[in-house]
Amino acid sequence: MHYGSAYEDEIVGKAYDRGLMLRFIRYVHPYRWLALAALVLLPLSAAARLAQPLVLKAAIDDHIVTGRLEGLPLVAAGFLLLIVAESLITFLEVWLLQYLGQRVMLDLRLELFAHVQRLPVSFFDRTATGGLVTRLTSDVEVLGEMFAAGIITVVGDILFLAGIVGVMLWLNPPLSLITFSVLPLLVWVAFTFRIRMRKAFREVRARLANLNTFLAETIGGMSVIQLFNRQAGERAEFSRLNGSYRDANLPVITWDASLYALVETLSSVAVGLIIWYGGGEVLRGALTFGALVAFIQYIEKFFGPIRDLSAKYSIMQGAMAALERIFGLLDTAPDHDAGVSGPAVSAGAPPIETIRFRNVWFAYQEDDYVLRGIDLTIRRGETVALVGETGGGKTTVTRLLSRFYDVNRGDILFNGDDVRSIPLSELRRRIGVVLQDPYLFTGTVGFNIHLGDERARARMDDAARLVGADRFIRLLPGGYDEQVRERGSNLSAGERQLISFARAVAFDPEILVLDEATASIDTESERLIQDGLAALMAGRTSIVVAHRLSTVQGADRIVVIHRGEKVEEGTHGELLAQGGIYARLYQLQFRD
Ligand SMILES: Nc1ncnc2c1ncn2[C@@H]1O[C@H](COP(=O)(O)OP(=O)(O)OP(=O)(O)O)[C@@H](O)[C@H]1O
Repeated sequence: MHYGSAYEDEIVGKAYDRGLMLRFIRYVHPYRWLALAALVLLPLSAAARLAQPLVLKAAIDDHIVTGRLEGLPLVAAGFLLLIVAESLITFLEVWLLQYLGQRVMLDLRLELFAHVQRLPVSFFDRTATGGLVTRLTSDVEVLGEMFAAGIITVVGDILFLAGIVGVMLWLNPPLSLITFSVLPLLVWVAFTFRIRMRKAFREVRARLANLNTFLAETIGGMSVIQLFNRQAGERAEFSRLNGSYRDANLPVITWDASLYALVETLSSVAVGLIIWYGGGEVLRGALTFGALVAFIQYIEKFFGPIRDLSAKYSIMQGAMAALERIFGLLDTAPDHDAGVSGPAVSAGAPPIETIRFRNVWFAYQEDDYVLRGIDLTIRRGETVALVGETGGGKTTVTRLLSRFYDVNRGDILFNGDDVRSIPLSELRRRIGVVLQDPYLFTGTVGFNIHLGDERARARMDDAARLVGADRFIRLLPGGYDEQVRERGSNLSAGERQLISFARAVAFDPEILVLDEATASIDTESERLIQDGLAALMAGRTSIVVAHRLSTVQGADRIVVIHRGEKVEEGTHGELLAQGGIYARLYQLQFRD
C-alpha cells in the first residue's frame, strides 16, 4: 500500500499544530546541523530534477533538429551529470532525514521510558499496558515517518512543483494553462480518495486490534484452552476475526488501486492535451519540438508529488496526533522525588524505632474507602501479621507503607515523622517488599537476586544460603547463571518465592513487608519456604500479610483487618481466647 501508514486511523485533527511543533523542535535542536544540511540539499535536488528536461530541450532544439552534432556529447554529458547529481543528493537527503529521525526517536523513547519509570503506581492502575507500549513504540515511530515523508520533504515537493509551474509558464503560457486544466480534478481525486481510504483504514485498524487482543489472550491462556479442549471454539472465533479483518481491507485496496489508476489516467490525459495542442503549436512554429518534449517530461514529474501530497498530509496528521499523545504522557506528573536510583541511605540515618498508622483512611477510587481509620503501631524488631478475609484491605496497608499510594486522611509516621517527608528512594531502600506473586525478570537467576546492584551482588551467595535458595540453585545446570525465562516460567512457584526472598535479604532492608503467597505448595517446598521466611524476618521489623498458620503463630502480634477496619489485635493465644473474628478464621482457614 502506498504510504498506507498504519496510524492513519487515529487521525482526527490538524496536520500542523504550531504549539506541538515548537515543542517538538526542541528534540531536533541538538541535531540542528543535520537538519540544516538536509534543508540545504532540498533546493539542490529540486534544481537538478528541474534542469533535466531543459537540457533535453537544448539537445533536441540546438542539435538533433538542426543536425549540429558537435557539442551534442557535451550536452549528453551534462544530462548524465545532472542525473548522477540528483541521485547523490537525493541519497544524502533521505539518509540525513532518516538518520535525524532515528536520533530524535532514540532520545524521545529514552525520555519516555525514564518518565514512565517515575510515574506513581496509581497511574498504572488506570492505564492499559498496551497503550503505554504503543506510546513508546508506534507513536514514536510515526514521528520517524514524519521525517522520512513528512514536513521537510513536503517543503521540497512544493519548491519543485513551483519550479515546474514557473518553467512551463516561461516556455509557453497557453500550453501550460491547457495542461494545468486537469489539475483541479487531480487534486480533488487525490484528496477525496485519500479521505475514503483513511476512513476504511480506521476500520482495518480497529479489527486488527481485535485480532491482536484475541491472539494475546489465547496465547497467554493456551494451557487453559488445551486443558478444557477449547481449541475448535477458539479457532472458529479466530477465523471469524480473521475474516472480518480481511473484509475491512478490501475497500482500502479498492480505493488505493482506483487512486493510482485514476492518477495514471489523468497524467495520460495531460500528455494527450500537450501533444494535441502542443503539436499544433510546433507546426505553427510557436513552440519548438524540444520544448514539447520538455513539457511532457515536466508533466510526468508533476503528478507524483501531487498524488503523494495527500498521503503526506495524512502522515502529518498522524504525527500531530502521536505528538499530542506523547506529550500528554510526558506531562503526567511523576512521583515528586521518585528518582530511578536515589542517593544511598546516609550511614548515620537513625534506625526506625516506630512505624505508626494514625487514623488512616484510603480509597483507590473516589470515596470508595478501602481502609477506614486504621490505627496501628509497629515497633522495631517486631513481627506483625495482618490477617482477615480476602479483600479486607491487608495488602493495601502494605502498599501505603511503601508509598505506592498516599493516604487520603490521617498519616503514617516513621519515628514520628510523616512518611511523605522521607525521599521515596530512601524509603524504598529501607523497606524490602516481597510480593505475593514474585516478579522475575528475563536474565540469570543471579541477576534476579541482585538486580544489578553492586552491594546486593556481594551479598548474593550469603543471601541465597540464608533463605535456603542455594540448594536448588546449585542443582540448576547453570547455577546462578541459569537463564530465567519469561517471568520465571521454567522455575517452580516455590523456587520463585525463594529467589524473591534471597533478593530481599541481599538488599538487606531494615523493614520487611511480605505478602505471603496464597498458592499452596508441596510439603517439601513449604518447609523450605518456612525456613527461608524465618531467616528473612530474623532481626527485622516485619509486616506480613499472613496466610499460613506458622507465620501467624510466630508473629509477635496479629492484627485482624475486616472490611477496611482494624477489628482485633493481640497474640495468637489472646485472640483465640477472645473468640472473635480471628478465632473463627483460625477454625476455617488456618486449622488445616
Ligand atoms: N489497584 C486497585 N484499584 C482499585 N481497587 C483496588 C485496587 N487494589 C485493591 N483494590 C480493592 O481494595 C480492596 C482491598 O484489597 P486488598 O488487596 O488490600 O485486600 P486483601 O485483604 O489484601 O485481600 P487478599 O487477602 O485477597 O490479598 C478490595 O476490595 C480490592 O478490590
